[in-house]
Amino acid sequence: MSLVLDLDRIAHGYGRGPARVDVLQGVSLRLGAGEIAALIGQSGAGKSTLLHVAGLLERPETGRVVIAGDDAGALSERRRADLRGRAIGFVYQFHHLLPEFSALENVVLPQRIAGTPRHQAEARARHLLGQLGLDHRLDHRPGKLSGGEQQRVAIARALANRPALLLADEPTGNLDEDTAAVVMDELLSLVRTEGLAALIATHNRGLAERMDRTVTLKRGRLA
Ligand SMILES: Nc1ncnc2c1ncn2[C@@H]1O[C@H](COP(=O)(O)OP(=O)(O)OP(=O)(O)O)[C@@H](O)[C@H]1O
Repeated sequence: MSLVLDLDRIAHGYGRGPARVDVLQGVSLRLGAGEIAALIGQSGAGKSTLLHVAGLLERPETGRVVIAGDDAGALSERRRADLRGRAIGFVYQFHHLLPEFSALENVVLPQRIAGTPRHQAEARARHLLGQLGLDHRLDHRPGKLSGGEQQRVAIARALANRPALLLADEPTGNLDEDTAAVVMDELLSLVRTEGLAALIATHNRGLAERMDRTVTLKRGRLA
């Protein structure tokens, strides 16, 4: 199994002096291709911080982040951004889709930016949106889609450039319980067929149980 995410003794916090908050205090985590882990922990435990560090959005104060064999600590900001764009897909609690573009275009665009020819990008977008049951919504703008449909488009967009790693922060946190379960199952099934590694933060233990493993952040460490 090839290692996609390798976090080694990550420590990270915010502020200085009396305002100092130590959030991550020696977090190590390895995820291989095809492996899906649920990230749980109380509010404020540091789940988003860990996802930001793993997603190369934030440099940890200490520790090593290796993504698909690339040691991110050794890279310039520009190369980190390249690696992030190439290897990592993100899904957030709110979709952050471009309101002026159709569902299809929202999934085509990141591929065009990465240099994929239009016909290829469109075929990939149609395939992903089709897998998520959105064949009949390709031309709709996000504002004309339901919350569940918007999140499905956000999922397709995150996977569009075939990342090795998917990071998701409460990807169904904004949906009602039934829709959340359906969308999460679709997300997991796509992640499995595409063979990615995924780290998915959720407050919902029922959803966490659908994944291969659960890692819990507690007092700055993973249990
Ligand atoms: N930019 C920042 N500056 C200062 N403190 C921060 C910053 N970002 C996060 N924190 C603090 O770090 C701690 C962890 O926050 P984080 O958002 O990672 O937790 P979380 O587990 O994702 O919480 P939630 O489940 O509520 O989203 C919190 O105490 C928070 O207040």
